[in-house]
This record gives sequence, structure tokens and C-alpha cells, in this order.
Amino acid sequence: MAQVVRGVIARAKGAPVEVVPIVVPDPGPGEAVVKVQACGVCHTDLHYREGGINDEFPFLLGHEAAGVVEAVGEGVDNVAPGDFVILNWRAVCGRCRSCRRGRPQYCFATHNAKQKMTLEDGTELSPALGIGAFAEKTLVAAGQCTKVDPAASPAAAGLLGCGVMAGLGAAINTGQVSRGDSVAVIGCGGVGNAAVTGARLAGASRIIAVDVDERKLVTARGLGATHTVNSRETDAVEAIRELTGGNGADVVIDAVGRPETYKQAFYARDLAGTVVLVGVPTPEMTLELPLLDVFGRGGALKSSWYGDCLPERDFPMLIDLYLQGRLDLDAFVSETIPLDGVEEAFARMHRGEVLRSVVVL
Ligand SMILES: NC(=O)c1ccc[n+]([C@@H]2O[C@H](COP(=O)([O-])OP(=O)(O)OC[C@H]3O[C@@H](n4cnc5c(N)ncnc54)[C@H](O)[C@@H]3O)[C@@H](O)[C@H]2O)c1
Ligand SMILES: [Zn+2]
Ligand SMILES: [Zn+2]
Repeated sequence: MAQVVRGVIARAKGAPVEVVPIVVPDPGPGEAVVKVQACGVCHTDLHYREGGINDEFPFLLGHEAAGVVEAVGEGVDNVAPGDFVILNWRAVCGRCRSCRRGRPQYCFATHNAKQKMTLEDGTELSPALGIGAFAEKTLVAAGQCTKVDPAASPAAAGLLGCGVMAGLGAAINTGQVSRGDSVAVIGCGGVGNAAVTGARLAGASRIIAVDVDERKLVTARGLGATHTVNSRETDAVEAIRELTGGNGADVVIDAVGRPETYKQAFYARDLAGTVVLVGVPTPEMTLELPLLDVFGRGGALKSSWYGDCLPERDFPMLIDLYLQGRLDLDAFVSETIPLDGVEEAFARMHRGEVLRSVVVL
């Protein structure tokens, strides 16, 4: 029987979010209903609310979540009711060219749940990344559920569902940071500070955190940054070059996603270094670079979707590190809030006061 629960929606582009009753159908074939326990507020939710990267409304927000599987549909064998799971962005096919190459973020046949959650009047909802987890329960494709150790706190585990995984993976998977590398991270919000953490886990010798907000730099130091640069006061490119013997960093991660920060990343890297773009630009942004400078620098220019993660490999491994005290996920939880606190959490994020506000149910 379909059930009615509370969920957080944006009715139209730019409208403040509202908590409303939503209808969650029983899981169909290949689907699961998950009782959400925690869901972090990511900057991408704000992009969605503002209609910056999507145009389907009403929009059910929230996509950085952990919870317990309540029910599964026909043919589901990867999870069962009672399992503690982290939700991931994509149920991938596992068979296409991208999947076979180990790049499921680019799967040609990803899918969300086929059925739709709705408002009580039957209006279909667009759930963020097919997740829509600012809700007491949500319907997802079973392939979006990855079982992890239930000893982890839901607020911490949920962070691996988006921002923290995106940042950790930008350093470890996409940037391939190696022992002894110098790494610079531009923009140290939830995602950037996770990249700082990833660089530390990978054994980087120098980790240079760059932000315009001193508070974020203090957090970065606590997470393993060896140097910090306030780019409101200091030229970031010069500072990074100076801190890397004049060469530039081996890996520079742009966790802001604006033309000016990307240019800083481009020029602050070693000639053979790697730039990783993980911040999400808006459609009107364009980039101008002298083509000769692109030619003259041999390294790689990469973008990182979801930290190039493989959920079944990375989520349980990172939860293990967390439970062993080697990965401080709790440091990213600035506050826990109720479902009706999302709009205020957006304002706090906008003012730079939090790394992550996490809705806990
Ligand atoms: N690629 C992915 O898979 C992925 C996943 C999640 C989020 N994101 C994106 O990552 C970006 C960061 O997300 P977040 O949740 O960490 O956001 P956030 O708002 O918490 O952090 C952004 C940080 O950038 C800093 N900043 C802003 N302008 C700057 C500048 N010019 N120079 C240096 N620092 C600057 C801010 O002070 C803040 O600390 C967003 O664009 C988000 O959409 C990408
Ligand atoms: Zn996100
Ligand atoms: Zn595929």
C-alpha cells in the first residue's frame, strides 16, 4: 500500500522549500523503499532549488543520505529489509562500455525507480538524483542502495552519499594523488575539505588549502592541510607556486567551479600536474585560456563526477576507516536539523557558517 510521509519540496524555480505530504508507492520490480535516517544539505540542493541545473518542478530535494531498507520489490537481491544503506546517485547497468571500463558515472543505461512519488493530488515529483531523501521515506532503484556497517552513525554515513565522497574521490580516484605528492584544494566547503582529507589519506606531503573564508581554512588545518592560503588577501597561484618550490602542485582540485578558480587551478599546477574540477559550474559560465598555455602544459585536465566512486567498493571501505578512527566524518557534521530546517540551512550555507547541516529523522 502506498504511504503518505513528509517531504521537502521546491514547488517552482527559486521558491522557498516547503514540507508537504508526499505519496511513496510500494516498491516495484528492482525498487526499494528506504526509511531515511539522515540526509545532508549539499550545495547542489541549493542549485536545484534555484533551478540553476534543472527545470522539472515540483522538485523533491535531498540526495546525501543513509537509512534502513523497509521493503524491496520483485527481483531485488543486493539488499533486503533491515539493511543499513547509503544511497548513491545512479543504479548502473554494469554491462555498457563505461561500466566495463570502471567508469560507471558515465553509464549509458543508468536508471532511477520507474514509479514516481507524487503529491497527494497525484502531481509527479522530480526527486534529486532519483533519491529525494529530505523525506521520511523514499522510493529508489535498488541499485542505488549500498549496504554498509550499521555501527556507523547515519549522519556520518549519509555524507558519503554525495559531498564527502565527491571530495575524497576527487583526490583519491580522479586526481590519483600518490604518496609524497603536493596537492592544492581551492574552495574548502564540505566538498573541498573532503578533498583535503582524501589527499591526507593518500599520503600527500603538502596539502595547501585555499579559501576566501578564514573559518574554512581553520577546519582544513584540523583535517590535515599543511598550509592555508586566504585568496581574498593573497594571490593563490603565487602562494601555491611558492609553497611547491616554484613548480606548482602535482594535483590541484577546484571545489568551487567558477572560471576564476579554475584558472587559478590551471596555473597553480606543476607543468605535468593534474587539474581536477569538482565544483559544478552554472550553464552561463565560460572559460578563456590561451591555447598555447594549454598546449605547453602536459598534465591532465579532468572533471570529477561523484569522486569517480564505485559505491560497492568505496562506501564499505570508507565506513571501515571511519569506524577505525582514521577518517573523521563527524568533523563534517556542523549541525543536525529537523526536516523543516532545510531553508534556514541553505541560508547558513550561503553565509559560509557550516560544512554540512544534516537532517536527522
Ligand atoms: N562533482 C561532484 O560530484 C559534486 C558533488 C557535490 C557537490 N559538488 C559541487 O561542489 C561545489 C562545492 O560544494 P560544497 O557543498 O562544498 O559547497 P560550500 O558552499 O560548502 O563550499 C564552497 C566553498 O568555496 C569557497 N569559495 C567561494 N568562492 C571562492 C573563491 N573565489 N575562491 C576560493 N574559495 C571560494 C567558500 O568560501 C566555501 O568554503 C558546489 O559547486 C557543488 O555543487 C560537486
Ligand atoms: Zn550533493
Ligand atoms: Zn552501464
